[in-house]
Amino acid sequence: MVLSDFYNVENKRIAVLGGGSMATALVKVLSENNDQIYWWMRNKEAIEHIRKFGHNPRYLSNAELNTENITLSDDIDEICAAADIIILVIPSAFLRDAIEKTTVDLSEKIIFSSIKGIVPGVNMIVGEYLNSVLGIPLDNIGVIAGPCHAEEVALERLSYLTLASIDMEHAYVLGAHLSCRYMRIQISDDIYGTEYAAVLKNIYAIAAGICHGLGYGDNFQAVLVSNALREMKRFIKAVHPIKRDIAGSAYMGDLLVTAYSQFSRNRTLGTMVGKGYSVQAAMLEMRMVAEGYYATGLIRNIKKAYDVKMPIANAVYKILYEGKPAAKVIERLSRKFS
Ligand SMILES: NC(=O)c1ccc[n+]([C@@H]2O[C@H](COP(=O)([O-])OP(=O)(O)OC[C@H]3O[C@@H](n4cnc5c(N)ncnc54)[C@H](O)[C@@H]3O)[C@@H](O)[C@H]2O)c1
Ligand SMILES: O=P(O)(O)OC[C@H](O)CO
Repeated sequence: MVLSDFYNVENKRIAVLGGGSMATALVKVLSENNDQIYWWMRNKEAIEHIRKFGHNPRYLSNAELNTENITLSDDIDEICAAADIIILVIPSAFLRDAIEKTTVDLSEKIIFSSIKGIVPGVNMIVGEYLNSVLGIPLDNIGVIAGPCHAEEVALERLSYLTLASIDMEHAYVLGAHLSCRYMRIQISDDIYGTEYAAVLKNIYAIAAGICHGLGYGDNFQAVLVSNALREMKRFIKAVHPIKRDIAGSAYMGDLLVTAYSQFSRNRTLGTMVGKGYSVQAAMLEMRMVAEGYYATGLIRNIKKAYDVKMPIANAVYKILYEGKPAAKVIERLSRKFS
């Protein structure tokens, strides 16, 4: 179901936590649609710059922000306290450091995560971490899934977000605040499947980049991506077996955008590794965070509990974490494809 118009939805106070590209993109949409948006980021200079010039100097700097409607602060308590709905857009590696500092009681808030990664230390997707570590009721947790590159939101190119929550009322309410001329909203109740799909597609985008960097062509990429989709389906079915259409845009759509887009951080990381950069050099050169690198290391811990074959994720692990030669690993992987 696509929702392009919402009526009679109660105004909620919305906060965005994070200062990177996707946080900036969401704030752009929200501040165009709503009178007051609350935005937390760590960087004081960036805050000053945004207040003065209406642009984030470090990420998505071409996006114009309606500062009249934005309350910015580097005080996470101030921003969380002000909000009914909190959107998390902090890379998973840094989430705990930020959110565990807040003294605000989060259990009454509605929390949506746009993070596509696994929380280190606890080896959980964000929804599970919010529920079992921070004690947020499952009904108050939601997922913002793609396919949606922040860069295209900044360019106001028509994009779709899938909002997933068990209490679907929350997804409808946030959808009302996010829906606009260039942003359409789809609603789902699959909070586990959409989140795991978002984590896995990053690993497969790294694989696509590695193959591209090694010189494999479109024919091979198509086979890689279709095998990746089957691997994703197997894994999600094992972890949370409900009826879902894996060809939906939050699953296959997000895999396609990240595996093929020029904007993809994860594909870019893979391409550099395929071309011969060390992982460390590639990560240093990219100013952005490729979540798939961390997920490749952490998904193995989650996978142990399930009997699922994941040859592509294993191959990426061998290349990124064991330093195995990419050309050899991919050649072996290619023999497993059908
Ligand atoms: N970029 C997109 O198009 C997009 C789309 C959907 C979801 N996401 C998700 O949003 C989350 C944020 O990604 P992004 O692409 O907006 O980030 P980004 O790569 O644009 O920016 C990196 C962010 O990480 C922060 N950061 C870097 N080092 C840090 C540290 N040591 N401690 C705390 N914070 C640090 C930076 O301040 C910045 O906010 C990720 O989970 C990503 O998967 C991104
Ligand atoms: O394509 P990436 O690797 O930049 O990831 C960004 C988003 O997850 C796309 O939906």
